[in-house]
Amino acid sequence: MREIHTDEIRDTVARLCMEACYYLPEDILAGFKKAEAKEVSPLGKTIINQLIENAELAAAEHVPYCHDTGMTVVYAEIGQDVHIVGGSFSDSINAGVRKGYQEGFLRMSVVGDPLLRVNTNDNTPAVIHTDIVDGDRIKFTLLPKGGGSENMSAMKFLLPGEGTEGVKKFVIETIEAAGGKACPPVVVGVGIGGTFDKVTAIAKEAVLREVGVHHHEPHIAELERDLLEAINRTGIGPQGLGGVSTALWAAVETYACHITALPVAVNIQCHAARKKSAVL
Ligand SMILES: O=C(O)C[C@H](O)C(=O)O
Repeated sequence: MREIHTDEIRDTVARLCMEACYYLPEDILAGFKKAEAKEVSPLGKTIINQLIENAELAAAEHVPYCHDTGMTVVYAEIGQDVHIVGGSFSDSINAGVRKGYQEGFLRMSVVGDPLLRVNTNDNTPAVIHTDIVDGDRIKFTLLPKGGGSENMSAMKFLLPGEGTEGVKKFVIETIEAAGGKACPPVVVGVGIGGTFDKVTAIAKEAVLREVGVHHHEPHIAELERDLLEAINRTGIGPQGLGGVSTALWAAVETYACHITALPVAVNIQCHAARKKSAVL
């Protein structure tokens, strides 16, 4: 057993909140550069160059890349040989979010009750996903999820017979309905299979996959290629103003499902595709 103190968890989460919001990941920056080179619309090229400049300024000045610093989604892969000491695990994550958002001057974007809509003023609570894994470490991955692109995400139960073509149709319909509202160029995470809850969870996990890395199953990798091509053929383009760079990447995650079902979820991630990990 290895002891990990909740103070260490709080401080790590606080650091990840700030770093995720200030520094856009390398794979996303590389995706911008690749998209800019391919973009045929002059306005689209200008927009992507502005996004690159914005990312460079945010990193240099340690300020958020986007005013929407998101609702904090935290993935914790907890080694089964870890003993957490000092208090409650989820309280320490929320304490980290509070500290990170207050000390980092990040916008507080969370209301405590979805209908009464009073801001909690510290960006808590986080959405916390835990997984028990081998080992004596905890890996945290933090995803500050922006509201605009999350609002344009969607889930549907297809008939099993609709198959791959049905999946493609639903993904494209979702992307077309989102248009410029999801702040393209986006990263598209697609979940296929599982249950009502599982399919949306794996769609969000797909958003975290490194841009440029395909699924290990060849038929799913082929679907990812087809989806990216079809999404970029919609003409939506950077910020919805036309062009061929609607998505930087499309990643698909799958799970087993019931014989009667073909659930599909599309989680859209705006160009502020922030993610940051740390291991304790
Ligand atoms: O939350 C916001 O400030 C805006 C939102 O992220 C958006 O995409 O429009």
